[in-house]
Amino acid sequence: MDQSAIEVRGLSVSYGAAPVLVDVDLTVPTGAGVCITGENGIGKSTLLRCIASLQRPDAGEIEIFGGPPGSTPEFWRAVATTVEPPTWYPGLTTREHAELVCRAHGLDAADAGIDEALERFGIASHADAVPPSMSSGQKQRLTLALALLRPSRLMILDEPEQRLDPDGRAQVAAMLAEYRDGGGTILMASHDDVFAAAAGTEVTGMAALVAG
Ligand SMILES: Nc1ncnc2c1ncn2[C@@H]1O[C@H](COP(=O)(O)OP(=O)(O)OP(=O)(O)O)[C@@H](O)[C@H]1O
Repeated sequence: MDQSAIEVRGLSVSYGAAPVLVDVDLTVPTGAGVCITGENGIGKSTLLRCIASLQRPDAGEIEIFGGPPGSTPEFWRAVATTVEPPTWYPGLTTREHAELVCRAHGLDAADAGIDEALERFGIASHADAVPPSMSSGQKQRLTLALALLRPSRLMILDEPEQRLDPDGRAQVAAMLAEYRDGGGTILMASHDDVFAAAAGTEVTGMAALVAG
């Protein structure tokens, strides 16, 4: 049997006295796509941050491809995430950010398809601009382009459709569906069921994750 990409058991998180996640279970098989939905403040981002190792839970266990999240370079080679907003390097252009990401992941920047990726994400005309000069939707497109350019086995995305116009949503959803067709696993949170379906992910309400 294939190892799960994500196994979460009995996860609990409180902020002060306020419990946000209580005994949450989640399994995402390798190659699957799961989209978590639920009202504002129900704890989707908190769950994704814990799974991406960006937040320590109060209780519970998390395994990513059979190992603890965040503890090894292998984890970060396998996992691409946009759960935390990116930091832009001062003075580097959009294309230079893409080249940096490719080189950091052992890709030859000349062969990695950077121009095609910027074209597909509709930001080719901003290739020589610095990201802070771009609109919030253009920056979101760049963030997702960088996540998809680098090799990964698992993507963890928090509301990737945010700030995208309808064409952008459709393009990003199609690229996420392609990522899955290529064997990638996706865990995301979204408020857009149409986007989630177009990305080839199965929608699961947060409430269904509480161990019963
Ligand atoms: N750092 C924090 N300190 C205190 N409370 C927090 C913190 N982060 C989140 N919360 C609270 O935890 C709850 C869950 O927040 P979270 O961001 O995980 O929800 P969400 O489901 O992702 O919401 P949204 O749909 O609005 O993005 C909210 O009530 C929020 O106010």
